[in-house]
Amino acid sequence: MNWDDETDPGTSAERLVGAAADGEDQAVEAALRPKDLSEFVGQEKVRQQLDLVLKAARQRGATADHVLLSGAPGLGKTTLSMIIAAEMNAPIRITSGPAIQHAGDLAAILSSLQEGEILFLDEIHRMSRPAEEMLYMAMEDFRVDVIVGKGPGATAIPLELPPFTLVGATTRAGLLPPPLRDRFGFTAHMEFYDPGELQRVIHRSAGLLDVEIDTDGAAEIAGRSRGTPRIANRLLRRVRDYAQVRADGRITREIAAAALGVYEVDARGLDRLDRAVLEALLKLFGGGPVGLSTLAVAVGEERETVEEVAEPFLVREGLLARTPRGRVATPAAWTHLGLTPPQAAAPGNGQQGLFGA
Ligand SMILES: Nc1ncnc2c1ncn2[C@@H]1O[C@H](COP(=O)(O)OP(=O)(O)OP(=O)(O)O)[C@@H](O)[C@H]1O
Repeated sequence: MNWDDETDPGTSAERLVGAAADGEDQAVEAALRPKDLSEFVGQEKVRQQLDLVLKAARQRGATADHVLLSGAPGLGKTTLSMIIAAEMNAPIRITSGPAIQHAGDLAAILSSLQEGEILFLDEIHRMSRPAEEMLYMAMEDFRVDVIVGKGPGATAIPLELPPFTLVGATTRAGLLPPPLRDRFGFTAHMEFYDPGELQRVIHRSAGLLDVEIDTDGAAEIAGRSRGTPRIANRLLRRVRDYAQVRADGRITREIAAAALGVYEVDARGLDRLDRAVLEALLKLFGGGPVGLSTLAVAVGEERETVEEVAEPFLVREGLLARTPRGRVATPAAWTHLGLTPPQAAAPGNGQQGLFGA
């Protein structure tokens, strides 16, 4: 799945339920990040496997194998990389694929690493080709060839690197060239969190933020958090504001529901845009199939906004399907909006596909 669908910086980052980090998230996330594996909620398999990898490396007194973390934004990839550094008692350097456009940028970072240091490379799939090729050798042999000069007189000067651990993160594991993927000793795929796990994230964050919340209040926020801890933490902060201004500061189910009603995040985590798309599909086009362009005009949004910002979550929730003939609502979409589907059209009446393409 293309998780980048949900990361469009111009749109989803501004939404309360967008998975990409906004400015406020960045400011508070440091305080909410779990510091070691035991504090990291959920992702049991990944945690167990990583625990083994790190313990074994520690016992051998070696640097850990390179680690690739894949999964949607906001699921904890950056957090895990910091935990790896903490568990290995090693410093961490953080950079990202788009920041490394030239092989020289990468050479400068690699040559300044300390022995055992963790290099966290976010969005590793967005690194330039020459940098990527330099990384192959660095990962395998802890060596890079620095090219000095240009044209026929250019020479490659080999540079030895201290052993380090690369932690690569990507929302698009499928885009990584196989030679790069193969150089990671351990690959972990991060899944969306279930509501119980999100409740634990919310209780933990509430404790750190010194907010009183009961079990039902946490469950209400968890159900609207789209399987993503970053969104859970953001909704918690908005509910905290509401509880403080409109009530006694304590978060209950009623307070959480009322607060998120103000922000138009519904019981299943859909926001105004998601619901507008579904409503148009159901009310104007009888549930489809309808073409993407037509649907976009109906909700007054760009095609790309509907396709890249609203649809991925609706598809994931089983509310909308993308078919060759156009977008189609599922029975769950009718139920979610409290509407009754029209009678099935009689076969052969020529109505099918009226709104397609
Ligand atoms: N398993 C978890 N337990 C508790 N909190 C978590 C967990 N995973 C993520 N979080 C919280 O969610 C926030 C976002 O996590 P993080 O920045 O690690 O996500 P990410 O996958 O790196 O996102 P991006 O791809 O956008 O960089 C952090 O503040 C962290 O506190």
